[in-house]
Amino acid sequence: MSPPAKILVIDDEKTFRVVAQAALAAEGFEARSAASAGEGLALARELRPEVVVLDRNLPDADGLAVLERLRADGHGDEPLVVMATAYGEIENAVQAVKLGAFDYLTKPIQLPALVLTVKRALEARRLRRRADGFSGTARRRVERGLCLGESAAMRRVVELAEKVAASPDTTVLIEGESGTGKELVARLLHLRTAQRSEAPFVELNCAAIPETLLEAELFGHERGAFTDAKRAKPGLLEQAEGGTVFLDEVGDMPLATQAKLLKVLETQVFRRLGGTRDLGADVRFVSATHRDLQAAVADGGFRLDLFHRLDVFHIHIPPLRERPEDVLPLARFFLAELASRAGKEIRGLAPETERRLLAYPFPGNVRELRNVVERGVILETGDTLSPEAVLLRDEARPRPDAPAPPEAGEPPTLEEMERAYLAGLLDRAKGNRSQVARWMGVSYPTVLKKIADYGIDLSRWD
Ligand SMILES: Nc1ncnc2c1ncn2[C@@H]1O[C@H](COP(=O)(O)OP(=O)(O)OP(=O)(O)O)[C@@H](O)[C@H]1O
Repeated sequence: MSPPAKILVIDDEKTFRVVAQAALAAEGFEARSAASAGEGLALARELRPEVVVLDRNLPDADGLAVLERLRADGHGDEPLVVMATAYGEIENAVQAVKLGAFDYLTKPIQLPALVLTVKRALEARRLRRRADGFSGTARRRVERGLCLGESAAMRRVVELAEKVAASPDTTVLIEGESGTGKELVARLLHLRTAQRSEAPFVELNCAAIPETLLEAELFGHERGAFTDAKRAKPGLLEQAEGGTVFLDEVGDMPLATQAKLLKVLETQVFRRLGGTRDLGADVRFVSATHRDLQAAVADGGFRLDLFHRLDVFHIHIPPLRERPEDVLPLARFFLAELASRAGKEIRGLAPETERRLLAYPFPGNVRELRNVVERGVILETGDTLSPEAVLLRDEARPRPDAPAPPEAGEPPTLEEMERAYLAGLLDRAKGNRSQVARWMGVSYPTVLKKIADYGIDLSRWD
């Protein structure tokens, strides 16, 4: 028989420690406890527990800092952390899960819920380890991560990608709004291109880096090419040899770099910065843009000749709101993936959840849908994804326990006025809570507490 699983409870409340330890021991676990962050971290190092139940508010540290420490100390074998948060601190709980906590429980904690969550964490840990054992190939990973949707529009996208896969030198331009899956389609195209799929797929985001760095990344540089170039470095074109170079946000590429890239496309050779040797570029270029490149050409921000070179084969990915048939299949796909990763059994979408997802326009496209489902999986405690767990931007979001809206003609209550005042200030400060605290003349923690109490959603200022 394997030794009992080790569970560590870190909480400054003595009664809770004693009761929790007893309940966990009754389940056959080796349960230990600590009253502070310092004591807890020391014990975790010695004990190497599988699961830690961690209080968010400890006398000597913030639970989130302890969470990070536990993960950093784990060296790949870190415990799963169940965060205990105060009632009304849902935002904190969600933040904890985003920082890597396995799940959270709201205080006062019911012992059956504690035991159940600890068991789920142990099961998830076991499954994760098994999954780590068979590290799949890149192909399997991408294809498992894909659910291209059932709409005619997405079937057409796949068809086009498969067609162009047969021509390994043809440049491809993928155009679509942010979050529609352009990178995913580029990866799929790479994997389906028999002559290139064994070679690397390298990505360069042209929007994220300044011009000189962009060129150094793409072409590489010789030693001494510029002040910081202490040694020679091959660029992405060399690293991708034989494979695919994915130029994301190509519409943001500076004009000078555009001229150099055009030359590579025309001659299939290039030089490192500061280099004198011609190097061959045997790669397929796939570019992506969320901007209208033709309009950029008309404005003089993008070269027409380069546009023609990049846009030999064009794939347009429509926004999610134009292919509503894809919303539910994608939502179910993400739910299955994310719930199993969280070790939760959430079998499907509640009918009201489906209705709300279908009514929402998803300005952030598939990425936003995935985030909505991810957050829902974190919040859901039942076996279907309920509408309460699914928060959509800019929807009116009364909290379940919030007072009913006043009858027409009735003056607003003081609470309602304060909520509206706080929301207005947050809007003005673009979500900056310390600014709001200064304006209101209260402390920062007070603002946080009020935001949680009133259930104000901060994501619109992200
Ligand atoms: N059809 C799909 N199936 C599964 N996941 C998808 C699909 N489309 C998009 N996604 C997911 O949505 C997110 C955004 O996709 P991706 O990064 O490919 O979009 P993008 O169009 O390149 O975005 P951006 O323009 O912002 O770079 C990723 O997490 C991706 O895995």
